[in-house]
Amino acid sequence: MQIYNTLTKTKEEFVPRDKGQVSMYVCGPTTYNFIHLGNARPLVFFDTVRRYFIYKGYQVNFVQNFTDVDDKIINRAREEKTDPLELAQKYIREFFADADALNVMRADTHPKVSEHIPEIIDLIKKLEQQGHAYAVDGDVYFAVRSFPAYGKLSGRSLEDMQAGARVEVDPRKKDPMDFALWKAAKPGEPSWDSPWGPGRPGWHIECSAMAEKYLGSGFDIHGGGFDLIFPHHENEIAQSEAACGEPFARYWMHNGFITVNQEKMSKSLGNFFLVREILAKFPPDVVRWYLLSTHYRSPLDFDDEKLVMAGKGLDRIKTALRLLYEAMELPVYQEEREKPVADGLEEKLATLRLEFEKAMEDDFNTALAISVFFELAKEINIFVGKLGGKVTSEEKKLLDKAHALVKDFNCVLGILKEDKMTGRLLIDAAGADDKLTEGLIQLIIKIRQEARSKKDWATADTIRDGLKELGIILEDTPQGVRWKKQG
Ligand SMILES: Nc1ncnc2c1ncn2[C@@H]1O[C@H](COP(=O)(O)OP(=O)(O)OP(=O)(O)O)[C@@H](O)[C@H]1O
Ligand SMILES: [Zn+2]
Repeated sequence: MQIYNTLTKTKEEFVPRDKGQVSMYVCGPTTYNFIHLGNARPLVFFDTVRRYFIYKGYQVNFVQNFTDVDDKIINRAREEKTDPLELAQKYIREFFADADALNVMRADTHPKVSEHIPEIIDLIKKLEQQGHAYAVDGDVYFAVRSFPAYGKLSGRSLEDMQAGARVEVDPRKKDPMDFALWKAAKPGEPSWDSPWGPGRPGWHIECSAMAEKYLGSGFDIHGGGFDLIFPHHENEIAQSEAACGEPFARYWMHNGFITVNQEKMSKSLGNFFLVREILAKFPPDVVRWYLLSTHYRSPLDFDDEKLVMAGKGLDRIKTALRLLYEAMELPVYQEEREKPVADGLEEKLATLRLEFEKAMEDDFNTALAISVFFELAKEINIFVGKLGGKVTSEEKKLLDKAHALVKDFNCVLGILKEDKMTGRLLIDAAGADDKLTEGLIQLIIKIRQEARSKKDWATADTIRDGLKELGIILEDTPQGVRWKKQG
């Protein structure tokens, strides 16, 4: 398997640290807002990478952190007059709501900065003892000049960085590019005790500490968007390799940007669309299909038209799947056909599996893998069209094989959900979920009405408040109780 490694700027053969196992760390969000479509790209892409390794039989250990202590969170909490950690917790819940909708598997571990302060302090102490870090007035900085390989990931020299970054001259720093490992507490900010006084960690050190804790040094894949190469990942490498003297991660993978009019979609530019806004217009399977339809390192420009096209593409797969399910219900005839209709289908299925794997193993070319999926849909359409309303037992076996292949492709790409009872893919899962939600809320409203009619106000209030916490508002109208989603 070939993976493009940002560190070496070449495609390299993937060799895991431990045979049969893959360890992955993908930087997670700073939780002060809902995620936008740009943030969804690494989520869906690295989830697909993980799924492919699982399909290949690897045991995958996937770690994704939450940055729940950060300037942006503190500022936002101040604006909203709330506690920063509570604000972060709220957006962690919202993150899961969006990620679940996009069928992103939960990580094996989702560590939070606020729960790893001792590990972070230990790492900073180690760096300080080894002369890679120095404290000034309660702040601690990493000394970039103490790590000669600084710049190896982004391919820039300290001089270039300095010129590019236009960093302010800070007389307390030994070099303008030195970055904060620990920040002295300011009034009203969350802080923890440390050998340098009360304070909180800088951004980069958290990933070094948590990756080391959960995956050990020299783990396999470290991922994130292009924008994280510098300074975030460059600094992670400096901290971890300076402290341990060993390579931090073996393969560095970075996804390209979702752009709007060729510009990066970002909160700071204000040109972003929230995942939940998009999911109000397009089903999640279509959004996922759209995100995977372009190679992960290429930019992907966003507009509604592209999602409409993705929906049409996915419909071709769904149509083939519907035909396949109909065919799987056909009566099985015992006798042979006079003229066989399978036409080398078994060999074709085997070839398509190989082509799909080849695409995925060429630096996770999901765009090519999707075109193989279309080929499979075409083969299914042709075969089912020739059956003429009946199947022989051999043909039934072929239908099952085609189904197994669809399921495998789908499982890697994570598009359609599966009905655990029947083992079949849910073609209209989005609609099914809506129907289920509607049914459940109507049932809850009925129970609340019954409680009210018995003057059981406590139960009625518990139900209303509980729904409100889930963002569902009940309204009394002349036509009865109606419900709507908040905001
Ligand atoms: N437009 C984009 N396209 C692809 N990936 C993106 C985009 N914007 C952010 N990411 C990625 O999303 C992940 C989460 O990043 P993070 O929470 O730091 O986003 P952010 O920096 O707050 O977003 P923004 O750049 O909008 O301020 C990172 O891996 C980042 O590289
Ligand atoms: Zn990180």
